Amino acid sequence: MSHKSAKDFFRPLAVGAPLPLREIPARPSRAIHFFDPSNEKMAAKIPGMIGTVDVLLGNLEDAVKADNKVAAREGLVKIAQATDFGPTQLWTRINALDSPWVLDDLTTLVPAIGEKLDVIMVPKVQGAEDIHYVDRLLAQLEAKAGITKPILIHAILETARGVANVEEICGASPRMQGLSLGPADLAADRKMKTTRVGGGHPGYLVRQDPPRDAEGNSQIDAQRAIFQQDLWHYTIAKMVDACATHGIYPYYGPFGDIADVVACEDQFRNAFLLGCVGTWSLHPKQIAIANRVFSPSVEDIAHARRVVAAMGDGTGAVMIDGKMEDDASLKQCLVLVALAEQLAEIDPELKKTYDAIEVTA
Ligand SMILES: CC(=O)SCCNC(=O)CCNC(=O)[C@H](O)C(C)(C)COP(=O)(O)OP(=O)(O)OC[C@H]1O[C@@H](n2cnc3c(N)ncnc32)[C@H](O)[C@@H]1OP(=O)(O)O
Ligand SMILES: O=CC(=O)O
Ligand SMILES: [Mg+2]
Repeated sequence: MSHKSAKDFFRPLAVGAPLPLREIPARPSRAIHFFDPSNEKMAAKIPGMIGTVDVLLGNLEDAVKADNKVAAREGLVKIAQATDFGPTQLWTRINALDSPWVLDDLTTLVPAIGEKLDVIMVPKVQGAEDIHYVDRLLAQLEAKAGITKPILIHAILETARGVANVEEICGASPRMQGLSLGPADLAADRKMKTTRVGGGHPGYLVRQDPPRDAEGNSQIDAQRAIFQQDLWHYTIAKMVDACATHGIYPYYGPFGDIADVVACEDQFRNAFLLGCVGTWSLHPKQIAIANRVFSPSVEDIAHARRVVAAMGDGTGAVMIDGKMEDDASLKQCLVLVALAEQLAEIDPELKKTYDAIEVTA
């Protein structure tokens, strides 16, 4: 945890910096869409994507060639200055804190586009000390540039130490907006033996018990069902608990098999069901998947509204379609109803869909 006392926690870290937020706004962020601002073809598509995606993220770290680091930083400044992002948030991913580029990333971006930047994603965070460093530096830069709203910090959970320290990372600063899983770097750092960027692995499985013959001997060579397991379940669950504890937001990360839209959707949905609010999109085709998966389904909202209507003041127990509903299941339903309301505010199509749902008795 931070060394600061409770009273100091919400004081600015530099004279003239904006006041830290007491609550992190629940802004829809189903897809955080990555683009390389040094790639002219990609960058040219960004203005046309506004309104179709919740977050556009100018990536400066991995996936940007070393020779293009300066062009990416300058490209992001140019795009941000020239563009009205409307309802779409603008985030960036800066280079790692031990890299030769990160200081220039921060000292360039904050004065140039600090008012437009909603969130800075910090990669390879190891512990609270990394967040404290960025926190103070941002406060100094915000004060110098006269920025009026605090820029929030999002950490990528992609080192073994970061996972071990996940609680202190979430609570390190009032700027903490959320965490994303970084399965590629995390796999490397933990010395896991998968070379995939996110997703499952056919070797990580549980096999059905062998049948037995009449004498009770195991038939280990018999045909047996196998059940592929999720390599990321433990980390995502740990991340979700840490984020919920600290009032910030958990996200899945990259799914590198761009062509496998089916497995991508499965991975996203597992994260949604476990409590994540969004995911990364690396390619335009992943945006629609994320928007679909991270928006509650019509069936879920229809059911949730029925429970809300039936539960009256929220106490007691009722039966709906043969199932018991009570205060706890009402709270589960309210999670979905609240999310649907937030999404309807920024997504007119979704609003029409949710408005058309009839609540049956
Ligand atoms: C482990 C991590 O750190 S993950 C995060 C870092 N990685 C990234 O940010 C990767 C971002 N994505 C990309 O670089 C690219 O999408 C790649 C390399 C995966 C695939 O690129 P391509 O082979 O060019 O994809 P493809 O040919 O299908 O692209 C189709 C069109 O979409 C454009 N496009 C591709 N990705 C993006 C994107 N992320 N944003 C906007 N436009 C894009 C292409 O420029 C192309 O445009 P065109 O039709 O005018 O030619
Ligand atoms: O940055 C993301 C990762 O998976 O590594
Ligand atoms: Mg990474």
